[in-house]
Amino acid sequence: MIIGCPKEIKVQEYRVGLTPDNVRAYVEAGHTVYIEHQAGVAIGFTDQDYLDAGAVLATKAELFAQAQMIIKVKEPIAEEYHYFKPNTILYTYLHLAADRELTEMLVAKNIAAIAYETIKTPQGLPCLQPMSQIAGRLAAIESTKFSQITFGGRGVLFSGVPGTPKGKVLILGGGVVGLNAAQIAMGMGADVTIMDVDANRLAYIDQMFDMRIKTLFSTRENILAELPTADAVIGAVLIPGAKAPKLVRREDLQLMKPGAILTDVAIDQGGCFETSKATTHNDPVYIVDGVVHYCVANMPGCVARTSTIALTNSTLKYGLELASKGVVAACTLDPALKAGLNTYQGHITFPGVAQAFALPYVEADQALAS
Ligand SMILES: NC(=O)C1=CN([C@@H]2O[C@H](COP(=O)(O)OP(=O)(O)OC[C@H]3O[C@@H](n4cnc5c(N)ncnc54)[C@H](O)[C@@H]3O)[C@@H](O)[C@H]2O)C=CC1
Ligand SMILES: CC(=O)C(=O)O
Ligand SMILES: [Mg+2]
Repeated sequence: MIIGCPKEIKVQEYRVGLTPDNVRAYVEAGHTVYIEHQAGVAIGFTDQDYLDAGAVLATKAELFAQAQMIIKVKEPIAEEYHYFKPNTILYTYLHLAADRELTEMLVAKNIAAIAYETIKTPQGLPCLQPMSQIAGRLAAIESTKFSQITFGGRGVLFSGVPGTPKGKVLILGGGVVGLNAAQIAMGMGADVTIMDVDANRLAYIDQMFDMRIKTLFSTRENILAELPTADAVIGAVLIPGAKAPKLVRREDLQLMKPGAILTDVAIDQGGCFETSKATTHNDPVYIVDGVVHYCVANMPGCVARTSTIALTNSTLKYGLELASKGVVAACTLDPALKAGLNTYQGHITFPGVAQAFALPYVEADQALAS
Protein backbone atom coordinates (compact mmCIF):
# COMPACT_ATOMS: atom_id res chain seq x y z
CA MET A 1 0.00 0.00 0.00
CA ILE A 2 1.11 3.60 -0.52
CA ILE A 3 1.19 5.49 2.77
CA GLY A 4 1.47 9.23 3.35
CA CYS A 5 2.45 10.97 6.56
CA PRO A 6 2.02 14.76 6.54
CA LYS A 7 3.56 17.28 8.93
CA GLU A 8 1.09 18.31 11.62
CA ILE A 9 -0.11 21.92 11.34
CA LYS A 10 -2.09 22.52 14.54
CA VAL A 11 -0.66 25.28 16.70
CA GLN A 12 2.45 24.03 18.57
CA GLU A 13 1.90 20.44 17.42
CA TYR A 14 5.26 18.78 16.82
CA ARG A 15 4.26 15.12 17.02
CA VAL A 16 4.51 13.05 13.84
CA GLY A 17 2.49 10.01 12.79
CA LEU A 18 5.48 7.81 11.88
CA THR A 19 8.98 7.62 13.34
CA PRO A 20 11.90 6.55 11.12
CA ASP A 21 11.74 3.12 12.82
CA ASN A 22 8.05 2.87 11.91
CA VAL A 23 8.87 3.72 8.29
CA ARG A 24 11.42 0.91 8.25
CA ALA A 25 8.74 -1.53 9.48
CA TYR A 26 6.27 -0.48 6.74
CA VAL A 27 8.94 -0.60 4.03
CA GLU A 28 10.12 -4.04 5.20
CA ALA A 29 6.49 -5.19 4.95
CA GLY A 30 6.49 -4.13 1.29
CA HIS A 31 4.78 -0.72 1.52
CA THR A 32 5.81 2.65 0.11
CA VAL A 33 5.94 5.54 2.58
CA TYR A 34 5.81 9.23 1.64
CA ILE A 35 6.83 11.63 4.42
CA GLU A 36 6.40 15.38 4.23
CA HIS A 37 9.66 17.35 4.31
CA GLN A 38 10.65 18.34 7.85
CA ALA A 39 7.74 16.36 9.36
CA GLY A 40 9.75 15.22 12.37
CA VAL A 41 12.62 17.67 12.49
CA ALA A 42 11.36 19.54 15.56
CA ILE A 43 11.67 16.40 17.67
CA GLY A 44 14.97 15.19 16.32
CA PHE A 45 13.83 12.98 13.41
CA THR A 46 15.62 14.49 10.40
CA ASP A 47 14.70 14.08 6.75
CA GLN A 48 17.91 12.04 6.37
CA ASP A 49 16.71 9.67 9.15
CA TYR A 50 13.52 9.07 7.17
CA LEU A 51 15.41 8.63 3.89
CA ASP A 52 17.73 6.13 5.57
CA ALA A 53 14.66 4.22 6.76
CA GLY A 54 13.40 3.99 3.19
CA ALA A 55 10.86 6.84 3.02
CA VAL A 56 10.25 9.07 0.03
CA LEU A 57 10.26 12.78 0.93
CA ALA A 58 7.36 14.75 -0.55
CA THR A 59 5.32 17.92 -0.28
CA LYS A 60 1.97 17.76 1.48
CA ALA A 61 0.12 17.99 -1.84
CA GLU A 62 2.24 15.24 -3.42
CA LEU A 63 1.81 12.78 -0.59
CA PHE A 64 -1.96 13.28 -0.32
CA ALA A 65 -2.23 12.78 -4.08
CA GLN A 66 -0.22 9.54 -3.99
CA ALA A 67 -1.32 7.92 -0.73
CA GLN A 68 -3.97 5.25 -0.25
CA MET A 69 -3.64 5.64 3.52
CA ILE A 70 -2.85 8.82 5.45
CA ILE A 71 -1.27 8.40 8.88
CA LYS A 72 -1.43 11.46 11.14
CA VAL A 73 -1.57 12.38 14.80
CA LYS A 74 -4.29 15.02 15.13
CA GLU A 75 -7.69 15.25 13.53
CA PRO A 76 -7.57 17.13 10.21
CA ILE A 77 -8.37 20.83 10.55
CA ALA A 78 -10.23 22.89 7.93
CA GLU A 79 -7.06 23.93 6.05
CA GLU A 80 -6.29 20.24 5.44
CA TYR A 81 -9.71 19.09 4.18
CA HIS A 82 -9.08 19.94 0.52
CA TYR A 83 -6.06 17.64 0.36
CA PHE A 84 -8.17 14.51 0.96
CA LYS A 85 -9.08 12.59 -2.16
CA PRO A 86 -12.16 10.35 -2.06
CA ASN A 87 -11.87 6.79 -0.70
CA THR A 88 -8.60 7.38 1.15
CA ILE A 89 -7.97 5.55 4.44
CA LEU A 90 -7.32 7.95 7.33
CA TYR A 91 -5.63 6.65 10.48
CA THR A 92 -5.33 9.28 13.24
CA TYR A 93 -7.05 10.81 16.30
CA LEU A 94 -10.46 12.09 15.19
CA HIS A 95 -12.71 12.94 18.20
CA LEU A 96 -15.60 13.24 15.73
CA ALA A 97 -18.37 13.61 18.33
CA ALA A 98 -16.93 17.06 19.01
CA ASP A 99 -16.49 18.02 15.33
CA ARG A 100 -19.45 18.02 12.97
CA GLU A 101 -17.62 19.67 10.04
CA LEU A 102 -14.92 17.03 10.02
CA THR A 103 -17.52 14.25 10.26
CA GLU A 104 -19.36 15.71 7.26
CA MET A 105 -16.15 16.00 5.24
CA LEU A 106 -15.22 12.36 5.91
CA VAL A 107 -18.72 11.17 4.98
CA ALA A 108 -18.88 13.34 1.85
CA LYS A 109 -15.52 12.04 0.60
CA ASN A 110 -16.15 8.36 1.46
CA ILE A 111 -13.10 8.35 3.71
CA ALA A 112 -12.44 5.13 5.64
CA ALA A 113 -11.59 6.84 8.93
CA ILE A 114 -10.09 4.85 11.77
CA ALA A 115 -9.90 6.83 15.02
CA TYR A 116 -7.01 5.97 17.32
CA GLU A 117 -9.15 6.86 20.33
CA THR A 118 -11.90 4.29 19.65
CA ILE A 119 -9.73 1.26 18.81
CA LYS A 120 -10.77 -1.05 21.63
CA THR A 121 -9.46 -4.28 23.08
CA PRO A 122 -10.91 -6.11 26.10
CA GLN A 123 -8.16 -4.36 28.14
CA GLY A 124 -9.00 -0.81 27.07
CA LEU A 125 -8.19 1.78 24.42
CA PRO A 126 -4.61 0.93 23.36
CA CYS A 127 -4.01 3.93 21.09
CA LEU A 128 -5.55 6.47 23.48
CA GLN A 129 -3.82 5.07 26.56
CA PRO A 130 -0.30 6.42 25.93
CA MET A 131 -1.52 9.97 25.29
CA SER A 132 -3.85 9.77 28.27
CA GLN A 133 -0.92 8.73 30.43
CA ILE A 134 0.99 11.78 29.22
CA ALA A 135 -1.97 14.18 29.41
CA GLY A 136 -2.80 12.99 32.93
CA ARG A 137 0.73 13.58 34.14
CA LEU A 138 0.83 16.95 32.39
CA ALA A 139 -2.57 17.90 33.85
CA ALA A 140 -1.12 17.79 37.36
CA ILE A 141 1.97 19.73 36.25
CA GLU A 142 -0.04 22.40 34.37
CA SER A 143 -2.50 22.72 37.26
CA THR A 144 0.32 23.45 39.67
CA LYS A 145 1.94 25.87 37.24
CA PHE A 146 -1.25 27.88 36.71
CA SER A 147 -1.88 27.88 40.47
CA GLN A 148 1.11 30.18 40.72
CA ILE A 149 -0.02 33.77 41.16
CA THR A 150 2.35 34.85 38.39
CA PHE A 151 0.29 32.70 35.99
CA GLY A 152 -3.07 34.01 37.27
CA GLY A 153 -3.70 31.42 40.00
CA ARG A 154 -4.28 31.44 43.74
CA GLY A 155 -0.64 31.31 44.73
CA VAL A 156 -0.86 27.81 46.19
CA LEU A 157 2.05 25.36 46.35
CA PHE A 158 0.38 21.94 46.11
CA SER A 159 2.77 20.23 48.49
CA GLY A 160 2.56 23.05 51.00
CA VAL A 161 5.43 23.17 53.48
CA PRO A 162 5.38 22.06 57.11
CA GLY A 163 2.82 24.20 58.93
CA THR A 164 0.70 25.15 55.86
CA PRO A 165 -2.28 23.48 54.17
CA LYS A 166 -1.61 21.36 51.09
CA GLY A 167 -3.22 22.19 47.77
CA LYS A 168 -6.45 20.25 47.16
CA VAL A 169 -6.77 18.52 43.79
CA LEU A 170 -10.11 17.04 42.72
CA ILE A 171 -9.96 14.62 39.78
CA LEU A 172 -13.20 13.77 37.94
CA GLY A 173 -12.77 10.41 36.20
CA GLY A 174 -10.35 7.76 37.47
CA GLY A 175 -9.39 6.20 34.15
CA VAL A 176 -5.97 6.50 32.53
CA VAL A 177 -5.83 10.32 32.62
CA GLY A 178 -7.21 10.45 36.17
CA LEU A 179 -4.86 7.82 37.55
CA ASN A 180 -1.79 9.42 35.98
CA ALA A 181 -2.83 12.88 37.18
CA ALA A 182 -3.26 11.40 40.67
CA GLN A 183 0.19 9.77 40.59
CA ILE A 184 1.90 13.08 39.86
CA ALA A 185 -0.32 15.14 42.20
CA MET A 186 0.24 12.62 45.02
CA GLY A 187 3.95 12.61 44.21
CA MET A 188 3.96 16.39 44.60
CA GLY A 189 2.39 15.99 48.03
CA ALA A 190 -1.07 17.39 47.19
CA ASP A 191 -4.28 16.40 48.96
CA VAL A 192 -5.99 14.39 46.20
CA THR A 193 -9.62 13.27 45.74
CA ILE A 194 -10.69 11.17 42.78
CA MET A 195 -14.26 10.53 41.63
CA ASP A 196 -15.64 7.96 39.22
CA VAL A 197 -18.94 6.26 38.44
CA ASP A 198 -17.19 2.88 38.28
CA ALA A 199 -16.99 1.40 41.79
CA ASN A 200 -14.45 -1.23 40.67
CA ARG A 201 -12.18 1.48 39.40
CA LEU A 202 -12.42 3.35 42.70
CA ALA A 203 -11.56 0.13 44.54
CA TYR A 204 -8.51 -0.35 42.30
CA ILE A 205 -7.36 3.23 42.90
CA ASP A 206 -7.85 2.89 46.65
CA GLN A 207 -5.67 -0.22 46.65
CA MET A 208 -3.09 1.24 44.32
CA PHE A 209 -2.53 4.25 46.60
CA ASP A 210 -2.69 2.10 49.71
CA MET A 211 -5.71 4.06 51.02
CA ARG A 212 -3.75 7.37 50.98
CA ILE A 213 -6.10 8.91 48.37
CA LYS A 214 -9.73 9.93 48.92
CA THR A 215 -12.15 8.26 46.53
CA LEU A 216 -15.76 9.32 46.04
CA PHE A 217 -18.53 8.09 43.80
CA SER A 218 -19.17 10.72 41.13
CA THR A 219 -22.57 12.28 41.82
CA ARG A 220 -23.77 15.84 41.39
CA GLU A 221 -24.05 16.18 45.17
CA ASN A 222 -20.48 14.99 45.79
CA ILE A 223 -19.06 17.28 43.11
CA LEU A 224 -20.88 20.31 44.56
CA ALA A 225 -19.65 19.40 48.04
CA GLU A 226 -15.99 19.23 46.88
CA LEU A 227 -15.83 22.30 44.64
CA PRO A 228 -15.62 24.96 47.43
CA THR A 229 -12.38 23.56 48.84
CA ALA A 230 -10.63 22.54 45.60
CA ASP A 231 -7.56 24.47 44.42
CA ALA A 232 -7.55 22.48 41.17
CA VAL A 233 -10.18 20.35 39.42
CA ILE A 234 -8.99 18.03 36.66
CA GLY A 235 -11.64 16.86 34.17
CA ALA A 236 -10.73 13.33 33.04
CA VAL A 237 -14.02 11.61 32.21
CA LEU A 238 -14.73 9.65 29.06
CA ILE A 239 -17.72 7.95 27.52
CA PRO A 240 -15.79 6.43 24.59
CA GLY A 241 -16.54 8.09 21.26
CA ALA A 242 -19.31 10.27 22.73
CA LYS A 243 -19.51 13.85 23.95
CA ALA A 244 -18.25 14.30 27.49
CA PRO A 245 -20.93 14.86 30.17
CA LYS A 246 -20.92 18.39 31.68
CA LEU A 247 -20.06 17.79 35.33
CA VAL A 248 -19.38 21.39 36.40
CA ARG A 249 -21.95 23.97 35.30
CA ARG A 250 -21.46 27.70 34.91
CA GLU A 251 -23.40 28.46 38.09
CA ASP A 252 -21.14 26.09 40.04
CA LEU A 253 -18.14 28.36 39.49
CA GLN A 254 -19.43 30.74 42.16
CA LEU A 255 -18.87 27.94 44.70
CA MET A 256 -15.16 27.84 43.84
CA LYS A 257 -12.30 29.85 45.31
CA PRO A 258 -11.13 32.78 43.16
CA GLY A 259 -8.02 31.73 41.23
CA ALA A 260 -8.78 28.01 41.51
CA ILE A 261 -8.08 26.15 38.26
CA LEU A 262 -10.22 23.88 36.09
CA THR A 263 -8.04 21.73 33.81
CA ASP A 264 -10.31 20.08 31.24
CA VAL A 265 -8.40 17.19 29.69
CA ALA A 266 -11.68 15.87 28.26
CA ILE A 267 -11.89 18.99 26.05
CA ASP A 268 -11.13 16.89 22.96
CA GLN A 269 -14.52 15.18 23.48
CA GLY A 270 -16.22 18.56 24.00
CA GLY A 271 -15.12 19.12 27.61
CA CYS A 272 -16.68 18.17 30.95
CA PHE A 273 -17.05 21.72 32.32
CA GLU A 274 -19.82 23.88 30.82
CA THR A 275 -17.48 26.88 30.55
CA SER A 276 -14.68 25.02 28.74
CA LYS A 277 -13.61 26.01 25.24
CA ALA A 278 -10.57 24.56 23.51
CA THR A 279 -7.33 26.49 23.92
CA THR A 280 -3.85 26.04 22.47
CA HIS A 281 -0.36 25.80 23.92
CA ASN A 282 0.20 29.39 22.71
CA ASP A 283 -2.59 30.74 24.90
CA PRO A 284 -3.60 27.90 27.21
CA VAL A 285 -5.70 29.60 29.90
CA TYR A 286 -8.59 32.04 30.29
CA ILE A 287 -10.67 33.11 33.27
CA VAL A 288 -14.43 32.78 33.79
CA ASP A 289 -16.02 34.12 37.00
CA GLY A 290 -12.59 34.26 38.64
CA VAL A 291 -11.78 30.60 37.88
CA VAL A 292 -8.78 29.81 35.66
CA HIS A 293 -9.57 27.42 32.78
CA TYR A 294 -6.87 25.32 31.05
CA CYS A 295 -8.37 23.49 28.05
CA VAL A 296 -5.59 22.50 25.65
CA ALA A 297 -6.90 19.85 23.27
CA ASN A 298 -3.48 18.47 22.32
CA MET A 299 -1.67 18.49 25.63
CA PRO A 300 0.84 15.76 24.67
CA GLY A 301 2.01 17.96 21.79
CA CYS A 302 4.19 19.96 24.20
CA VAL A 303 6.27 16.88 25.01
CA ALA A 304 6.20 15.82 21.40
CA ARG A 305 9.23 13.56 21.36
CA THR A 306 8.09 11.38 24.26
CA SER A 307 4.53 11.51 22.90
CA THR A 308 5.47 10.46 19.37
CA ILE A 309 7.43 7.47 20.61
CA ALA A 310 4.68 6.46 23.07
CA LEU A 311 1.91 6.91 20.49
CA THR A 312 3.59 5.06 17.66
CA ASN A 313 4.53 2.16 19.97
CA SER A 314 0.77 1.52 20.01
CA THR A 315 -0.37 2.61 16.55
CA LEU A 316 2.22 0.70 14.49
CA LYS A 317 0.63 -2.72 14.96
CA TYR A 318 -2.83 -1.64 13.74
CA GLY A 319 -1.38 0.53 10.97
CA LEU A 320 0.51 -2.46 9.62
CA GLU A 321 -2.68 -4.55 9.72
CA LEU A 322 -4.53 -1.87 7.72
CA ALA A 323 -1.72 -1.50 5.20
CA SER A 324 -1.21 -5.21 4.67
CA LYS A 325 -4.83 -6.41 4.59
CA GLY A 326 -6.83 -3.33 3.56
CA VAL A 327 -9.67 -1.86 5.64
CA VAL A 328 -12.29 -4.56 5.01
CA ALA A 329 -10.14 -7.59 5.87
CA ALA A 330 -8.24 -5.86 8.67
CA CYS A 331 -11.43 -4.68 10.43
CA THR A 332 -13.23 -7.96 9.84
CA LEU A 333 -10.38 -10.01 11.30
CA ASP A 334 -9.57 -7.69 14.23
CA PRO A 335 -12.49 -6.51 16.40
CA ALA A 336 -10.23 -3.91 18.05
CA LEU A 337 -9.67 -2.23 14.71
CA LYS A 338 -13.35 -2.55 13.74
CA ALA A 339 -14.20 -0.56 16.88
CA GLY A 340 -11.90 2.13 15.54
CA LEU A 341 -13.86 2.53 12.28
CA ASN A 342 -15.81 5.81 12.53
CA THR A 343 -16.75 6.42 8.88
CA TYR A 344 -16.78 4.15 5.84
CA GLN A 345 -18.16 4.56 2.32
CA GLY A 346 -20.21 7.62 3.28
CA HIS A 347 -21.66 6.06 6.45
CA ILE A 348 -21.08 6.93 10.11
CA THR A 349 -20.11 3.62 11.69
CA PHE A 350 -19.63 4.74 15.29
CA PRO A 351 -22.86 5.15 17.31
CA GLY A 352 -21.62 7.98 19.62
CA VAL A 353 -20.77 10.12 16.59
CA ALA A 354 -24.11 9.57 14.86
CA GLN A 355 -25.93 10.34 18.13
CA ALA A 356 -23.93 13.56 18.70
CA PHE A 357 -25.26 15.03 15.43
CA ALA A 358 -28.55 13.12 15.06
CA LEU A 359 -27.21 11.63 11.81
CA PRO A 360 -27.88 8.10 10.49
CA TYR A 361 -25.77 5.27 11.92
CA VAL A 362 -24.80 2.12 10.03
CA GLU A 363 -23.14 -0.78 11.86
CA ALA A 364 -19.52 -1.26 10.86
CA ASP A 365 -20.19 -4.86 9.74
CA GLN A 366 -22.99 -3.73 7.45
CA ALA A 367 -20.97 -0.85 5.99
CA LEU A 368 -17.93 -3.09 5.43
CA ALA A 369 -20.10 -5.66 3.62
CA SER A 370 -21.66 -3.05 1.31
N1 LIG B 1 -6.57 17.12 26.01
C1 LIG B 1 -5.70 16.22 25.61
O1 LIG B 1 -4.64 16.54 25.11
C2 LIG B 1 -5.98 14.78 25.80
C3 LIG B 1 -7.24 14.40 26.14
N2 LIG B 1 -7.53 13.09 26.43
C4 LIG B 1 -8.90 12.82 26.80
O2 LIG B 1 -9.04 12.57 28.20
C5 LIG B 1 -10.29 11.93 28.42
C6 LIG B 1 -10.11 10.76 29.39
O3 LIG B 1 -9.39 9.73 28.75
P1 LIG B 1 -8.98 8.37 29.50
O4 LIG B 1 -8.57 8.64 30.88
O5 LIG B 1 -8.05 7.66 28.60
O6 LIG B 1 -10.35 7.59 29.51
P2 LIG B 1 -10.71 6.30 30.40
O7 LIG B 1 -11.79 5.58 29.67
O8 LIG B 1 -9.47 5.56 30.78
O9 LIG B 1 -11.28 6.94 31.74
C7 LIG B 1 -12.46 7.68 31.79
C8 LIG B 1 -13.08 7.47 33.14
O10 LIG B 1 -14.19 8.38 33.26
C9 LIG B 1 -15.13 7.71 34.06
N3 LIG B 1 -16.42 8.41 33.98
C10 LIG B 1 -17.38 8.34 33.02
N4 LIG B 1 -18.40 9.14 33.36
C11 LIG B 1 -18.08 9.72 34.55
C12 LIG B 1 -18.72 10.64 35.40
N5 LIG B 1 -19.93 11.13 35.12
N6 LIG B 1 -18.08 11.02 36.54
C13 LIG B 1 -16.86 10.55 36.85
N7 LIG B 1 -16.21 9.65 36.08
C14 LIG B 1 -16.81 9.26 34.94
C15 LIG B 1 -15.13 6.28 33.52
O11 LIG B 1 -15.73 5.37 34.43
C16 LIG B 1 -13.62 6.06 33.35
O12 LIG B 1 -13.03 5.46 34.49
C17 LIG B 1 -10.78 11.51 27.02
O13 LIG B 1 -11.73 12.44 26.55
C18 LIG B 1 -9.53 11.58 26.19
O14 LIG B 1 -9.78 11.77 24.81
C19 LIG B 1 -6.58 12.10 26.36
C20 LIG B 1 -5.30 12.43 25.99
C21 LIG B 1 -4.92 13.79 25.61
C1 LIG C 1 -5.72 12.15 22.47
C2 LIG C 1 -5.43 13.32 21.64
O1 LIG C 1 -6.27 13.85 20.97
C3 LIG C 1 -4.10 13.87 21.63
O2 LIG C 1 -3.17 13.25 22.18
O3 LIG C 1 -3.90 14.96 21.06
MG1 LIG D 1 -8.93 17.96 18.99
